[in-house]
Amino acid sequence: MSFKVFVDGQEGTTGLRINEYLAARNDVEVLRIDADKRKDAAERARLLNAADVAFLCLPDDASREAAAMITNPNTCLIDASTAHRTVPGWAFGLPELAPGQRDKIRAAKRIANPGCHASAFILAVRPLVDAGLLSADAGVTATSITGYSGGGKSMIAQYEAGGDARLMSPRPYALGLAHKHLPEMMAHTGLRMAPVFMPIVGNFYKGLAVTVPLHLSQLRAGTTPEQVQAALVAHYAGERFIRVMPLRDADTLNEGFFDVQACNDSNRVDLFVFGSGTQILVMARLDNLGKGASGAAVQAMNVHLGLDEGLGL
Ligand SMILES: NC(=O)C1=CN([C@@H]2O[C@H](COP(=O)(O)OP(=O)(O)OC[C@H]3O[C@@H](n4cnc5c(N)ncnc54)[C@H](OP(=O)(O)O)[C@@H]3O)[C@@H](O)[C@H]2O)C=CC1
Ligand SMILES: CC(=O)N[C@@H](CCC(=O)OP(=O)(O)O)C(=O)O
Repeated sequence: MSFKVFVDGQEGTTGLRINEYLAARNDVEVLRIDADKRKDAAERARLLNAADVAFLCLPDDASREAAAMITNPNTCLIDASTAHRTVPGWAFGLPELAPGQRDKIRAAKRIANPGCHASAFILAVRPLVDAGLLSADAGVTATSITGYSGGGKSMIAQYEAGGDARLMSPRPYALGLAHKHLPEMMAHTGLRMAPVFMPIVGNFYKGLAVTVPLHLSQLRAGTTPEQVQAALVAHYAGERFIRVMPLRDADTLNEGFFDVQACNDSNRVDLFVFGSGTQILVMARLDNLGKGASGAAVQAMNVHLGLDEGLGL
């Protein structure tokens, strides 16, 4: 059995990466749009409706447009954009989120995949909320260090053009404290207050790590770093793409430094708890184009179609 797949936005950063994943597979037939018709609404609509699964690798507005073009009840959309991540009727494409999430992805014809920062944040925080260690009313903060491919073609071009000394050093952004991932971070962790979130983009292509610093006093009374790490281990037991590292994992550090690129070219997420005295850092690392986008989209397709979840990843 071969499934028909269309990638709307096939020439973009996430679309190209999805096509690389799919190229090695013989169980999917990729429907290609002619280069000169990439933005032709009628041709996109035809291919979207001809597909069993269509990936939307588009800016938010174009994703909303694509969703409105579907008339075939068989087509399953997997949207990589921010457009539908907290919209009712769309399943959140993160199978490891909680028990039952895979069933939702299997049953849904509309799947919204998480943002790259949001994936890491949610995977780090959700188990602590579910285990009752972190109150849904807690006020948390997070930083994210990301490679520039997270900004898509235009940011890649900016960095790769060279000649701008300002791009050589890491650049904090979203300082208006309204990053577009905040709504999904809240909706899918259960946190009632938006985290104070500062992403930082650096002069490297890909790789991302979100850090959530916590005072143990912010957690349930008496919580230890060991219990935080154990909650992550328990939540992700049996998850093939999630690796919970030992508490204060010294092996992970290279002479004391953390490598944000160590999950690159994989669909893996590594989770860490570092702790000393009354403070801990919970960290999640992933490839923003792997589990942060294209790998996650292919994984969601595998789950939806009832295939081996790791196929092609
Ligand atoms: N890069 C990343 O790490 C991640 C990205 N995402 C999200 O995935 C989506 C795609 O991102 P990314 O691939 O990085 O972005 P890119 O800018 O690299 O690619 C977007 C593609 O969409 C095309 N496009 C724009 N408008 C239309 C339209 N109306 N019809 C058809 N095609 C159109 C663009 O065409 P053209 O080539 O002409 O510009 C481009 O090829 C975005 O919503 C992004 O936020 C999600 C997680 C991580
Ligand atoms: C470096 C950089 O700019 N990264 C992007 C996140 C990429 C991503 O996850 O985008 P979507 O939410 O649109 O899917 C940002 O912070 O806006």
